[in-house]
Amino acid sequence: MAVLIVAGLDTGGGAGIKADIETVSALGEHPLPILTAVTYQNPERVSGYFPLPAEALRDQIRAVRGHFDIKAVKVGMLGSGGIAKVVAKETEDLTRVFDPVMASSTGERLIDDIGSLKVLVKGSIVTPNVPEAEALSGLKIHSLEDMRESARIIAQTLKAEAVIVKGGHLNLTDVLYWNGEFFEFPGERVDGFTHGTGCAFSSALAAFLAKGLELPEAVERAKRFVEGAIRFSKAEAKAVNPLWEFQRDAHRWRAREELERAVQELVKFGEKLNPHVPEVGTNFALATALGEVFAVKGRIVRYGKTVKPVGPIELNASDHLRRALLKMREFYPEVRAVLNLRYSGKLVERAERLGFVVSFYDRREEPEEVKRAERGTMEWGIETAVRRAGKRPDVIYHLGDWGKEPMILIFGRDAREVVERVRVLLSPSPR
Ligand SMILES: Cc1ncc(COP(=O)(O)OP(=O)(O)O)c(N)n1
Ligand SMILES: Cc1ncsc1CCOP(=O)(O)O
Repeated sequence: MAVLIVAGLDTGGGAGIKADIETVSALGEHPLPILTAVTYQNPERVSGYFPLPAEALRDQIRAVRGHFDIKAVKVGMLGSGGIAKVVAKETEDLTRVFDPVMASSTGERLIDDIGSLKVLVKGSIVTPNVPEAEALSGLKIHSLEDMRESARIIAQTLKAEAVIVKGGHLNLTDVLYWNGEFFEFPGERVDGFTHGTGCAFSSALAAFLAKGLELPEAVERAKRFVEGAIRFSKAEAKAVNPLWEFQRDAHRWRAREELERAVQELVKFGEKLNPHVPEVGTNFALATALGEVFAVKGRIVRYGKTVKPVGPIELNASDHLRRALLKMREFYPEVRAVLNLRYSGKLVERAERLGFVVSFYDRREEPEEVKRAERGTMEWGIETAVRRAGKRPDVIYHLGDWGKEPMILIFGRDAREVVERVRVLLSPSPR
């Protein structure tokens, strides 16, 4: 089903028409992209924008209106009051979701005449964030009650079809006012980049409406879609990732395969590896590009004279190595794999002789507040070792503490690199 997208270009590739096209495509509908303006933008700032002539908007919309069966329209950045008027007129008979973009999240204005947005509010399902709702309703918003009141004012005074005030800036709850009724959509705190969330939310809502969902159900689905887009956001663009679902599944598939093969290779080291498996067992963890971590369920244990993985490769099958890897990736995102071995001075010496970057942490130096917290030792240790090395460490060890076995962690940019590192570490030194 076709969804008309009226929006501006973000040259940083995080928000705007590109995020809308990805969202509508990811949700299985056909995007019809109508460009309003070109912005000169990167994740840090918008240095300017060039709105197209209003007639260019009219002609773009007319080119597709007669040809496609348009089920919904999403309107984002307009750029000029002239464009706002033309878009309002050319789309007035369509189910229209309007994200009243006034400024970028970095603070720069994206429309010459804020008052002109009101022509598009009329008849639209409007999706303002808190500052936009304040500007449209003239009400300061501090609470859920204010959000409701602001939604009601926008619907009644500006004749919106429905209003969704998004609480991302306030309390994570979105409030929908529709047909004289209020609906609430609580959200969960999700870590990740949020640039482009308004664009992804409004285009997801348009796509779900195009599928024929009722408004409250479409809002719920759009909200969950955006939570995923933040959770799997794109570090490079510092923005949401509307393609998260496809990418997540593809990355999961590849990572599982990669780790399965690497574990098979590792197990071939059998008798040589056996004495280096710690009492708690060895695990082998691999992160996907989106930061999910696979490992061996039940770890790899000593088995007679050789070694054996206890269970299959699974997502989140590791706790310690997962946290070590994610911490390392905050400094060096190219590091994707890690494995632990029993500490031995000889192995550390050999790693140094082989030219690996070796660093360490001393659990006795762990600050009291980190010790007291239920979790955090691993994160503190990796950060300490990374800072001590001053460059990307290949190997990090610690000498243990009361009840904690000393350990060596071997990192790599992929699972094969870790296996290769283990292989050379376990090979007899050439004379
Ligand atoms: C071209 C363009 N369109 C829209 C925006 C606004 O996006 P952003 O600043 O990320 O705000 P939210 O999408 O999070 O509401 C933009 N910056 N550029
Ligand atoms: C106990 C322990 N400490 C550092 S690595 C390790 C073993 C692997 O643990 P996990 O399977 O939780 O990653």
